[in-house]
This record gives sequence, structure tokens and C-alpha cells, in this order.
Amino acid sequence: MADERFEDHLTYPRGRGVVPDGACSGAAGGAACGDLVTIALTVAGDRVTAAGFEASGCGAVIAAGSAVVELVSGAPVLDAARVGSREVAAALGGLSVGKLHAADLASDALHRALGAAVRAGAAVPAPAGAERTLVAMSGGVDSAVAALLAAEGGAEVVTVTLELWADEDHDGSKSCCSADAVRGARSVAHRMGLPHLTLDLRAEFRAGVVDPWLGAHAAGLTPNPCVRCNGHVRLDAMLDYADRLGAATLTTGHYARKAQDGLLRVAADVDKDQSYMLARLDPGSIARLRFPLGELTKPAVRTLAADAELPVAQKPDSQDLCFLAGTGREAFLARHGGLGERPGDIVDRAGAVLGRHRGAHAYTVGQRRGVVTTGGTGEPLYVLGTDVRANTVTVGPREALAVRSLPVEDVVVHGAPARIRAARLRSHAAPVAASLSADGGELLLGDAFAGVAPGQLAVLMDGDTVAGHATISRR
Ligand SMILES: Nc1ncnc2c1ncn2[C@@H]1O[C@H](COP(=O)(O)OP(=O)(O)OP(=O)(O)O)[C@@H](O)[C@H]1O
Repeated sequence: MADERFEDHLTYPRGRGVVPDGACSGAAGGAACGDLVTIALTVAGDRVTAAGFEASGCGAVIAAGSAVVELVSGAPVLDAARVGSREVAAALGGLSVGKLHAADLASDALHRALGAAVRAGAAVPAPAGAERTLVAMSGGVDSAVAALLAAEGGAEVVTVTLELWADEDHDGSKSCCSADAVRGARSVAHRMGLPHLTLDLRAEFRAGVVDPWLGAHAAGLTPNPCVRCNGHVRLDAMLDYADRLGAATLTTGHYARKAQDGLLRVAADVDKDQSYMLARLDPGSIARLRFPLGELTKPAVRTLAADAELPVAQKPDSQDLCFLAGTGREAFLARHGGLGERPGDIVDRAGAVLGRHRGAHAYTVGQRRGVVTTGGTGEPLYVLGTDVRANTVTVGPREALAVRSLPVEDVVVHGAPARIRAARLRSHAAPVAASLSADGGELLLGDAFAGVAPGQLAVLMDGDTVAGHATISRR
């Protein structure tokens, strides 16, 4: 026997078929499971002013859509942001395991609509005398602990998760039954008692990160998509969102610190340091960022998470680029960039053919894997350069990779160029002594460095402060 609250919502659904004027909508579900729910709502100031829904499929989805409308109509935005599957199920008097799916879908749809409405028009002031911070939650342990530390530090915490990528034709994320990173992050935030919002940045991410990454591969360069993402796409968008939500600061789980002069500084745990990824942020953005993990090691972060009984305490670290999850790099390049297999010659420095490759766009300077393993001498061979037009990959011994200077472009230095004393030439490479040439077009290295790839970011250092950046160009 279903609970009478469930029956009531099913018999008298609240706001069914209602689409308030100027509403933002969010949908969840689809053909794969036969259930579909759409929530439409408007936000003005700090409140949800009107809401409605439409649903098709099983009765539980209709009841869940109706419960969402009742829960959020007229509610403060940050109360609506606390509504998740658990609250929806509770409003229906509890749901059996088989029907919980309906509460998941209705809250997914709610959060898509709410996230868009907040972006479009919310103005949620911070409470008088309190510092509100927006915490960027990925659903992993680092950002969960960042939220914990921000709250313990006295800030009033609101959380946000960005929806960045869905490869709808391939990895099944269109299916409402697939594991959903955003839903996971929301559930972590809600378990911590924090309001959570979803920001759909799929279009910006595709245009600002994935397309340039594909374009750089097509041009034979080695791009840094995480640098672009942090520098141009996600942090900018979250700072705008913070403004809407009355949050003066944005807190993230990055391992980085801030120097006395307000610039970025390498994290205390140099193995986890992510200042390279953040290096293109402008000082104005850095001023609003908070990095509570900057002085911590990863094991210490996991201990804090375990002590606070956060469900993600042992969640494994993410690997590789987020949009490659579930698919290989070459398969992704072929499917999304039209960069399929294009066999060509592997040559030595004299042009003698040593073997075949699968497409010059798939190789990067310094790479050894996927290259003929030995030359005539039995020495391992490395990629020295690629030519996507001729479709050749040139290989040679490791010594041939070493350079003492390299051309750079798009150089930005915060302060006098003479302050640059070192550079990091790959995301996890140790700094090498370096200075900028007088015309700023070259980095002069104190020691030889092997594996400099055109397209990569050179992060310019003054001690452990990130004092600028440049892009490594082709000679
Ligand atoms: N999809 C996202 N939405 C909101 N914030 C995000 C998202 N992905 C990453 N971040 C923020 O950027 C930080 C660094 O991201 P990165 O991808 O390096 O995650 P990570 O080191 O695996 O961290 P975590 O353990 O929190 O997943 C995260 O700690 C989080 O604050």
C-alpha cells in the first residue's frame, strides 16, 4: 500500500502542465528507462517564485515531480538547493527501492532548472555579517574536505557542481540510469547539510576546452586542456555564479597556495601541486579564490575526510582528462575531431624510414610509447617532432630531445620580466632554471631539458611563486 501522501500527489499533482512565464526548465530521464520528468521554475531575487512540472512514465515519477513543485514553490533559493532525492522521497512518505529512481530523476530535473534560473536572474544576498563562500564540488574527496574546512573556518558554504561533458552517443550518460557525477556531488553536499547547485557548462566546455584541444591535435601541437578549463572556462563561470549567490569568494579543492603579493604559489605537497593548472588565472580572479588544501598532504586530506565520516574519504583520485573517462584518447580524437587512423612513416633525423605510425596527430614530443622501440643500435627511441602535414613522426635518442632554449609566445609576466628565474615546462615537471630573453621571445634554460612540446604551457616562476606564463611555440 502506497503512503497517502504518495496517493495524494498522484491524484492531485501540483503544477502539472504548468510552465511559469520566463521559466527555466530542466529534464531528466529519457527513452532508455521510459520515465521522463521536466521541472520548470522561475527565480526572482533570492526566491523560487513559481514552479510546474510535466512527467511521463510510471506513477512514481508523476508523484515525485509534484512533490518537487510543492517543496520548492515560494522557497528561498538556498532551501530549494537543499532538496535532493531523500527529501523528495520523504515528502512522498518514503519510497521503495524500486521507486527511488523517480525521486532521483525529479531532483535531477529540479537542479538543472534551478541552476539555470539562478544563472539567469538570481540575486541572493549573503546574510549580514557573514562571509559566504561558493565551494566548487566535484564529488571527490578534495573538494569535500575543502567545503568542510571552509565551514569550520566560519564561512557560510554554498556548493556548486559543473556539468561539463556528456558524450551522449557513446558512453550512455544520456541514460537516466547511468552513474552521474553531478548527482554524486549533490549527494555528498547534501549529506554534509550544504545547499548544492548545478551549473550546466557543457556548451562552454565544448567550445572553450574540447574544440581547442581537438584543433591543437589537428595542428600537431600538445595542448593543456586543464589549463584552458581552469583559466578560461570553469573558474570564470563559477566566479560569476558566486556573484549571483552573494559569495565574495570561491573555494576549491586544488592543491595550491597564495603568495604574499596575492599571486599563486606552489602547494606545500609538491607532488600534488596544481598551480601549473591554475597558472593562467589573472590576479583579479586569484584574489577571490580560497585553497584550503594548500598546506596539506593528500593523506592528511583523506584522514580529515575519514574523521568527518565523509562517504568519499577513500574515493580514488581522478586520472587523465575528465572528458576521456570511459574512452581512449585516440578513439576520442577520431570520434569527435575526425582525427582517425592515418598511417604514416616514422623516420630518423636523416629521413630514413624506421617504421609506421597511426597518425602524426596522436604523438607528442618526448613520447616513447607507441614508437618503434629500438633503432639499429638497440637504443630506445623518442619522438623528436611531428609534422602533421607530411604525416611524419621523427624519432631519435633521448639526448637529441635536450634543448637549452625554446621559443615562446603569448608571454604574460606579473611584474618585471627579470623576476623570472625558473620555468615549469610540463604539468608535473620539476622547475628548471630559466630566464626570458631580452625580446621576450625565448626562454633561456640554465640546464638542458628533454621533452619540450610545442603547445604546452611554460609556467614562469619566481621562487615558488607563479609569476607568469607563456606558450611554447614551434621553432
Ligand atoms: N565538475 C566540477 N564542478 C565543480 N568543481 C569542480 C569540478 N571538477 C573539479 N572541480 C574543482 O576543481 C578542483 C580540482 O579539480 P580536479 O579535477 O583536479 O579534481 P581532484 O583533484 O580530483 O579533486 P576532487 O578530489 O575534489 O575531485 C576540485 O577539487 C573542485 O574544487
